[in-house]
Amino acid sequence: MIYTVTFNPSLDYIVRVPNLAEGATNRSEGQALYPGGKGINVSIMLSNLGYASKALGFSAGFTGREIERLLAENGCDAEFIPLHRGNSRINIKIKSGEETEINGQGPHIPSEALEALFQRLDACGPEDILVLAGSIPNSLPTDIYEQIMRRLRDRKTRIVVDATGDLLKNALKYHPFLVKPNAAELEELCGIRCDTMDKIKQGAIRIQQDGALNVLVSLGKDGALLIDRHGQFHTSPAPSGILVNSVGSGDSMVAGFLAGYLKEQDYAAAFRMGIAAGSATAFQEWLATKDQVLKAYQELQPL
Ligand SMILES: Nc1ncnc2c1ncn2[C@@H]1O[C@H](COP(=O)(O)OP(=O)(O)O)[C@@H](O)[C@H]1O
Ligand SMILES: O=P(O)(O)OC[C@H]1O[C@](O)(COP(=O)(O)O)[C@@H](O)[C@@H]1O
Repeated sequence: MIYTVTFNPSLDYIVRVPNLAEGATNRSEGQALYPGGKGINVSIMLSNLGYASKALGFSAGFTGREIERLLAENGCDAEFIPLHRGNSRINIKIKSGEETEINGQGPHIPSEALEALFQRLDACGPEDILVLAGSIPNSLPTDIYEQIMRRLRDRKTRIVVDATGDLLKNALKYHPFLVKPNAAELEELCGIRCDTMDKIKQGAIRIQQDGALNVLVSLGKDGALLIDRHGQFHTSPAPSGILVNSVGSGDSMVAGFLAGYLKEQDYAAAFRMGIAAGSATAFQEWLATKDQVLKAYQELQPL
């Protein structure tokens, strides 16, 4: 089974404002509300690609109930631990020429709820994949992913970590199967200015030396780079298309990589499926369908 964990689920409120003016009353041209949060998006995308997963996480208040309702509506199997205070966050994504995001802080997770998650994860075994993705409420310590990995270290579960800063850095020594920083996150992680392909390669090598098995660096419209666990580099530009909404592209890439890997047991195939899924989502209002991903896959340059 693939499990995803989202400590900080969200309702993503996408609002289109043609000419955003700071300090003025702006009127939107259109808006939409989607369930969000990195693990949740990975689960929905996996389901779109035909792979079952269980989305684990925490849910609070009316926003939490709406996230769960939207997940059920999208055929996503979710098992959230209820929090009895506060509300799951609403993340605001303003589309106005550029994309501007305001991601909220999540509600406090008390120790009993955390323990309930830990016990749920104790079921993980060697056949399972666990995706730990996204930010955490600021009341939790930044070694929380590390704590989970330490607890599961003898179980041979393949663990994917998609996070930023210390949350990711602390997890590397437990040898995550996959990490997926974007260029800015890679810079923060390895302290190298990643403004050329050579420097991005150097940065990825450093993250691998720190413990990650596969390092997939997403580069937005410029595609991606992977150094796989055998030390082989893979690079590809993104397929061309019109950017509609890039929210969820990184998460789609993680889901695509896993789907490609599970299908072919091959990192080149996983990489290509990752890029196709990421870009297909960037070209849609929301997460791409399987047909849209396969179309993007066919448009990738031949190996
Ligand atoms: N404007 C774009 N055009 C084409 N593909 C894109 C675009 N933005 C994102 N993607 C695709 O989605 C992947 C992940 O996007 P990226 O923005 O790098 O991730 P994140 O959202 O995690 O920062 C990219 O590697 C690329 O394949
Ligand atoms: O947990 P974080 O880091 O605040 O990120 C949460 C946000 O990222 C997303 O998961 C999208 O992430 P990507 O664009 O990287 O795929 C949104 O759905 C959500 O609002």
